[in-house]
Amino acid sequence: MLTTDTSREAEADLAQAADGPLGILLAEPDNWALFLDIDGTLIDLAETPDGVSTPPGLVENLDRLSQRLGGALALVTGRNLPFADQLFAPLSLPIAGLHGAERRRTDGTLDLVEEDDAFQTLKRSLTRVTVDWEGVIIEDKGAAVAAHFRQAPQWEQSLEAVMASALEAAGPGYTLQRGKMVIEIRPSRASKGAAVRAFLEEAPFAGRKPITIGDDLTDEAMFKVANDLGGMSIRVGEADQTEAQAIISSAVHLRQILAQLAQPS
Ligand SMILES: O=P(O)(O)OC[C@H]1O[C@H](O[C@H]2O[C@H](CO)[C@@H](O)[C@H](O)[C@H]2O)[C@H](O)[C@@H](O)[C@@H]1O
Repeated sequence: MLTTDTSREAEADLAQAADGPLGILLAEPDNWALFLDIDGTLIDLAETPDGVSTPPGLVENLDRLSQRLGGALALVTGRNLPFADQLFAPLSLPIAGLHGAERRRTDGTLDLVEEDDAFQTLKRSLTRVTVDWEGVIIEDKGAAVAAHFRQAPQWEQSLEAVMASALEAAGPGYTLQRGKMVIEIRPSRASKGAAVRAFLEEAPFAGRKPITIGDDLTDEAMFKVANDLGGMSIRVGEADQTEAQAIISSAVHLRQILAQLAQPS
């Protein structure tokens, strides 16, 4: 029995989802493809990049939902592929990592980005410069790097300056990506929107309309693609500005909706 305020919000979300955005997944499972962000969308945010965990039941529900959609469910994340994979093991879904720069297709083939020596040097130098900035975390993601200040907001401006000059050193193959309490340098060759478009050219995604769900700035690129292609875009949590057509109030509510959608019919 749901009795708390939070639970009432969840009930409202569930009713809305069944009637609207996500209810159509059940009604027309062959017509839709689902693209899901990870941090802040499928899993709750944590104080540190490594401090996240996968809530009980999520992996099983994603597996069931993927089967229901004929495999047309992909993760689209800023994480690198190995980190994302260990979060959802033993499930191995089609996935785009590093904000769209890397991809594993449904057939298992990989499209990865090689990091060069200069980028490795740049990451080492970022770590060295910030070593005494208490609370700042430099997350090495291979061909991308994130500077986190969730535990040290006083360092935000200094990090902006350091990341801006690191970006200049990295060269035109890289771009700056802002996110929740984080500044990243990522390969510029693809965005999450481009990754969604690439999946939609391949089986089993081809011929379906995209539903994209995310919570952060990087997800706006896939919202735009979904809108342009006659699909649906859903933002988790409120935002001052978003291209998303609908809002789901939190990751916990989204998980409840996904659990409902994954129920055997
Ligand atoms: O595209 P996503 O799957 O949402 O990944 C975006 C970034 O998520 C992670 O950072 C965010 O989550 C951390 C853990 O909850 C949190 O501490 C941090 O403040 C958030 O920005 C991840 O560490 C990044 O690499 C991802 O790009």
